[in-house]
Amino acid sequence: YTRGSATTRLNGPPSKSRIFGLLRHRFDAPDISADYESWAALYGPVFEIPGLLGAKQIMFTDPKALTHCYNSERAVYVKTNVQRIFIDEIFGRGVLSAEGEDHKRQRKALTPAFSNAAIRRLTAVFYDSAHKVKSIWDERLESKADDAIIEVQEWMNRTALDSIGIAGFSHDFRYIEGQKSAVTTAFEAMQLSESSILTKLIFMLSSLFPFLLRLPTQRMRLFWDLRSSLNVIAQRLLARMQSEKEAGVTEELADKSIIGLLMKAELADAELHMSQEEVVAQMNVLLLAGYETTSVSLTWALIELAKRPEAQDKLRDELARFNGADPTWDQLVSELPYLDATVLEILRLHPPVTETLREAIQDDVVPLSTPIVTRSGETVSTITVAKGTIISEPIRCINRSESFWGPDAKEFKPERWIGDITVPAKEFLGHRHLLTFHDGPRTCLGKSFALAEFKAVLSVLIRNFVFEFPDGPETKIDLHDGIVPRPKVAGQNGAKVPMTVRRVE
Ligand code: HEM
Repeated sequence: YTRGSATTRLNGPPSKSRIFGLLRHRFDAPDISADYESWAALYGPVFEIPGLLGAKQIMFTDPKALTHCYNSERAVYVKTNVQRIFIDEIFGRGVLSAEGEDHKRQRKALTPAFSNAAIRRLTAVFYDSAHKVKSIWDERLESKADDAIIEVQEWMNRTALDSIGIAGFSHDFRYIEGQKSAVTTAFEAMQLSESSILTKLIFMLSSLFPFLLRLPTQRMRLFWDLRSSLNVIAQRLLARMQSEKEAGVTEELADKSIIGLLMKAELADAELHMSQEEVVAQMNVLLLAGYETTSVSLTWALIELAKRPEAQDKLRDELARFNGADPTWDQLVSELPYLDATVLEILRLHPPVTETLREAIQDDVVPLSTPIVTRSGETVSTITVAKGTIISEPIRCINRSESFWGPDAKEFKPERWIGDITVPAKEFLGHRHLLTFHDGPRTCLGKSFALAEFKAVLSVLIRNFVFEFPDGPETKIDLHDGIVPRPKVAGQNGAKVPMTVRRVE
């Protein structure tokens, strides 16, 4: 935070504390995105929020302003110091925290490994994971009468971890089969522990005192454990690739995983060279960015579908066209409109990354779609953002905002995706007008990977099983703090979502 003397002073909610501003409220509110939405309605689509020690943060819900900010992420709006330290601490220095030329080079090296051709090949990995889960559930259902209570979030975790392990770096965690490892232990512990008051306080104060982020809190220790066990896997893979390279087995390097392709590209283009530390960091980034986001999205999909048997049936009818076969990647992409709509609707309502913060590294002028009235009463169509100002891109707020998506914005309605989007949200440029995958030069690299996995796994599960809540469709869902927020059935200890699962007759 800075005092932002040259930043245009905007209207916004009043401070609640001289020290924390509204920070505590932002941490403690049950759904801060809903507060952002009402503040935008009250103060205008661009407003200021009081932060630590009187500093102001600018909140953008204006389409033109957001497009401008996303597109200037390399030149002006970079991750904050706190974010960079935190990411480096848990992931290592990979593409997620690199900036400027470093980011450009790492991104260039990684991009071909996420091409359509690469994802088309990896789709088999996603189906494999889903079918393994199906067989295990089939067995469980056989030994029961005709249904069983299954905690689905755990299974989505297993599916997502095994998928990213194999597709990302040729490592089979065998989590679906129940194998434990240091990685799964660390992830599981994170799911049980709520973040403590201390953790929250550290986060709130960390913009002033970044060293706090290195304090050995319980949660930080979990992250470190995770990272050190990932390092072991990464080093093993690198050693294997190195020896294959020396033995001249280039075919092995060419196939399979994202990191495999990355290594191959590296061999062919010296300019893209990455240090071993960077390659290990990329693996950590893939695992953490690719695991939680997809497992949480899949869990939300099962939750929304368990609440709406008619949507579940519709999806099942659409999949029936394939006569029990798994749709190909091309079919997943373009021949299953209701599956596509369901996935988009989940990503709209439940974006795993709810908000991104950036810091301006130079003064900037931001254009607005809608003129706003400043604190001094002037009507303006651009605002000045001074160097050092923190801005927010509030993804969840915008995705659920009634002014952009209409009065039914908070409802799960896949139908809104059939045909063209005509609501004001069409002004946003991200993937299908959603900011869920970010936008601009730092847009999610794993988007096609995530969409293919999401659709492949969901199609196998819905084709074969019926999902219901034991206590009916009105079952209350709460949020649990993970690396990203996770759903849990109210009253459960930890991020658990037990469902009644039956085989499709
Ligand atoms: C539903 C699933 C996913 C969602 C919603 C999602 C969302 C995002 C978002 C919002 C960012 C920007 C974060 C920021 O800059 O602050 C991001 C970045 C990134 N994501 Fe994803 N992600 C998903 C899945 C994946 C998967 C499966 C992978 C890899 C296999 C992946 C790899 C990455 C990488 C490498 C970046 C960093 C890009 C950069 O900084 O240049 N993501 N993702």
